[in-house]
Amino acid sequence: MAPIALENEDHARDAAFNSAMHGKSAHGRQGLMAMMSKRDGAAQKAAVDEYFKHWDNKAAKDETADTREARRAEYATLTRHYYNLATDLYEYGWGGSFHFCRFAYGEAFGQAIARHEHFLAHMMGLRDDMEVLDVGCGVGGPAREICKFSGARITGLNNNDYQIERATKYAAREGLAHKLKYVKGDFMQMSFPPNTFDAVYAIEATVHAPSLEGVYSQIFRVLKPGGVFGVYEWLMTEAYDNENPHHREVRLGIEQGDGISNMVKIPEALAAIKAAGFELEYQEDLANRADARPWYYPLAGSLGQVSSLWDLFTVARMTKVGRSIVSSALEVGEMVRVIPHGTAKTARSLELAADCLVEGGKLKLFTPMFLMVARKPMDAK
Ligand SMILES: CC(C)=CCC[C@@H](C)[C@H]1CC[C@H]2C3=C(CC[C@]12C)[C@@]1(C)CC[C@H](O)C[C@@H]1CC3
Repeated sequence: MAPIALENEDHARDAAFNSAMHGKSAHGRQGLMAMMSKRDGAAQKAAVDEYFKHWDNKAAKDETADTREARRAEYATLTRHYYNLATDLYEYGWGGSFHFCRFAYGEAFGQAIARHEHFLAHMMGLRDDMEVLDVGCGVGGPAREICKFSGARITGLNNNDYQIERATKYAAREGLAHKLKYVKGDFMQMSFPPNTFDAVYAIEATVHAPSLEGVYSQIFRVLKPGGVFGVYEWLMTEAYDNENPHHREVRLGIEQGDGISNMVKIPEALAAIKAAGFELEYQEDLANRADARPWYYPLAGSLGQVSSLWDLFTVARMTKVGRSIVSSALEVGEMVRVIPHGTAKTARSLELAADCLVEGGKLKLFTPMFLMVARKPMDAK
């Protein structure tokens, strides 16, 4: 794969855009209520145009190396605008932890999400005397949970101002502001000095990087010698065949609907972590465990598999019918001008993502939970 030029960071520009697009909505209600409180149609349109220019009229069958390179070249802008558009929908439909998880028999949705976070902390051996970095922290659900579980102090790194504002608000609300802080930045060019953290984790976030070796190398640099890195990576499996048109549609649908410039296969991630200098201590595709319910069951519309009445309401939003109702309601909202133009297009794109994620999961072409635990050698600089 061609080496990638990093995008120029401009935090002042991003802050101004954030304030135009989101106003003060980060400090108010979340989800659909937050969407309705946004009024700057021009900023919303700019985000929609910037994001969808990479995907509109670019079918999987016509994909070329150049279209993928164009997305990689603008990885930071693409990801930032994806989350400018999708964060409210995520919070409405999924909650505050933007990742998948395994589901044990009878386990509630929220409990399963938290267990997935605890499992990573456990596999990494996180403790309360550790300084930890969360790469691509979203609105901070995992950082809050891992902080409560392990006692560690956590810094969340994120290139989206809106998510940072929300994460900061939630940390304060839960009395965790002294343990959690959030820093704006591109994970391909981190501003932290070398050897800063005892541990680094990334939960379904580094897939947004244009190069896994690039982001893993940054993580290696900011880890102290002997420090541990744990990651749940989104990857295509070895069963994925790029020459198979259906496989390609599934991969492209996941990339488009999830803000990903270039998703790679498992062997590439393993090679990247080693090339970055890490000693790989553990690797497992957790999607291959024999679970009572698969990781994609909420998106597959399997309401018969929910474990409580409460989860019935939670999971109903994620099903095909629930998703379509929301997209249609947003279309009406746009027509009567209570919601900024382009919101429904984002929701439809998320519907595509959901369908492709389920198909990728069923065919075992894709995993959102390839676990790697790796260490920076003691003698590394
Ligand atoms: C993008 C990455 C790397 C991780 C995010 C994983 C998941 C949290 C999201 C992937 C697809 C998303 C969808 C929704 C919520 C968040 C995801 C599951 C919705 C259920 C949100 C509400 C919409 O109406 C439908 C969405 C479908 C996809």
